[in-house]
Amino acid sequence: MRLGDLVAALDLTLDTGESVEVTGVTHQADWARPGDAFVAIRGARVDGHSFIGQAVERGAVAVLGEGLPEGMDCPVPYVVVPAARAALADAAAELAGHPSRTFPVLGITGTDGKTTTSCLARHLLRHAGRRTGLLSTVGYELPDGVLRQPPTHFTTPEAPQVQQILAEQVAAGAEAVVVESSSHALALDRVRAVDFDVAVWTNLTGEHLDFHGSMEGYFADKAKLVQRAPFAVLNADDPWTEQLVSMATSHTTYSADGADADWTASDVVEGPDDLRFTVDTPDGAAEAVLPMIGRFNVANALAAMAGVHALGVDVPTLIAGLATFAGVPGRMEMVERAEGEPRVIVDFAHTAPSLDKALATVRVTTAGRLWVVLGSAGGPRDPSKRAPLGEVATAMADVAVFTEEDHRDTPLQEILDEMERGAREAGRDNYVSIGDRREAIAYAVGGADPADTIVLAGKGPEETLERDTETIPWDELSEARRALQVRREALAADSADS
Ligand SMILES: CC(=O)N[C@H]1[C@@H](OP(=O)(O)OP(=O)(O)OC[C@H]2O[C@@H](n3ccc(=O)[nH]c3=O)[C@H](O)[C@@H]2O)O[C@H](CO)[C@@H](O)[C@@H]1O[C@H](C)C(=O)N[C@@H](C)C(=O)N[C@H](CCC(=O)O)C(=O)O
Ligand SMILES: Nc1ncnc2c1ncn2[C@@H]1O[C@H](COP(=O)(O)OP(=O)(O)OP(=O)(O)O)[C@@H](O)[C@H]1O
Repeated sequence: MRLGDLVAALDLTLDTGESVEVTGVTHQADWARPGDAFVAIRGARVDGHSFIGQAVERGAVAVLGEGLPEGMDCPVPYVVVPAARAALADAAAELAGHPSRTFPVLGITGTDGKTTTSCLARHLLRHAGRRTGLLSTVGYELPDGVLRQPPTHFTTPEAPQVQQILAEQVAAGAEAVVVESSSHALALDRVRAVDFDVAVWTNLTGEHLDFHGSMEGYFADKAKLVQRAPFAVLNADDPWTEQLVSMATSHTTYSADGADADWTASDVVEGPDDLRFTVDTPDGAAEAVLPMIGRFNVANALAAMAGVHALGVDVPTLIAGLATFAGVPGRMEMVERAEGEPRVIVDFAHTAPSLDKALATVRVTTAGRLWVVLGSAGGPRDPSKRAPLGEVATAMADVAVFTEEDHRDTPLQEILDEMERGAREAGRDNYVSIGDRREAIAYAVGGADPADTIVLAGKGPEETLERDTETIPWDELSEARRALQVRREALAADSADS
């Protein structure tokens, strides 16, 4: 596409370089390919303008930015844009041919439950016979169902990757795409040029406040999804929904907690390996079985059902689809165990509110003691989460084992101290800190009785553990299996001795 045409499509003007051919766009100089436009973003850490030389050396043919710094020359045409991230998103969509206009797009946001709800929605659409794609924390799937990993690990990558994945969905014949949209993505315009048809809201609790500044800022960023889509699915149990209702063009509501809503669940029975409930919908009532544990998954199921219903799938098909959902790796995932062994669950809860809900729901089907093994991330991650996690863990479990969880360059002891402080200040001492995560898991699994449940929280399906400056391979499920095996051997040795 000619630079002149690209600039005109973005409603901008150009001094020189009208006929330069642009074939792609990037914000990251060392990813630039010949023919790319480089968007120089003034970031929170560095100014992208300082990488113009590198981008041009790699073949960038134009630069878009909010203004060249004094005294800096640009060897290729420079286009002044009012907002660099918006320009990145708009240019990426233009160059990709606006793929999201080809199929309905279901966007999902919220603090907790985004990935589960996204995977559920993708499953329900496929069950209804729609060729469906997915972009989510777990990776992205074309309609063939094969999970692929984008080159960088994001819930929602930067706009050029989002648009490229959507273009791949078009090429693969997608008839619908589910896009999990993080608050960072909404704040940083990564999904600005995605044409959402339905926005699904799970909930909003305190997270990422270091980035968004305040709960109001966090809300405002997430609310963009609801403002952008013509139809919204809102959670009547979430206090922020009152404000969202006035921002939505049109909407439906759901409630798993007895609020007045269009989609509700009642008579919820939490079994050891499934959830059963009555769903009331605008099209009548039905009995649902969802092969997942975790009461909050009832809310996720309602959100997914209402979102997919808005795309034209009827209630009986939705109910039949729920019953065949295989779950989401690392989210309330049960580790296989032998008769007489404690139940071990791998879960991704890493905020105090989601941990609270995870432990409360597991407690319902635990006859013995409830254990939790958890840490809190360091590095650039929000430090204000740590004490509340310690408080919730000790309030909800019988024994809490504090350990490492991607502490990065933050001293691990600093994080453990904060978690312990949260517990102590709430008057509790039912915790122990064991820095090495493998040892912490072995301690809990080794100490548990057959009627006990151990929740391994926070790592879920992640494949690495970031320890100081090291990134080591990690697989929480294998660690759980290993700990069960060690327990088995220890018990066998004990009985041989006696
Ligand atoms: C907090 C956050 O999201 N930051 C994002 C933001 O970084 P920034 O503003 O600090 O950018 P910067 O490092 O100052 O760089 C400025 C510009 O120079 C460019 N640059 C920079 C260095 C270089 O060598 N070459 C170069 O071209 C950068 O691409 C950027 O365009 O813009 C960058 C690209 O423009 C993103 O890569 C970066 O994501 C960082 C790496 C990140 O870790 N983000 C996480 C927190 C995130 O987005 N997570 C959410 C999920 C959160 C959740 O729900 O758990 C997600 O969607 O994955
Ligand atoms: N609706 C919900 N409300 C509260 N907690 C939930 C809900 N759904 C899931 N959780 C908890 O949050 C954890 C993460 O779930 P999920 O991955 O679906 O959420 P997410 O919003 O995608 O999280 P993240 O953005 O951190 O990946 C689960 O393991 C579970 O413990």
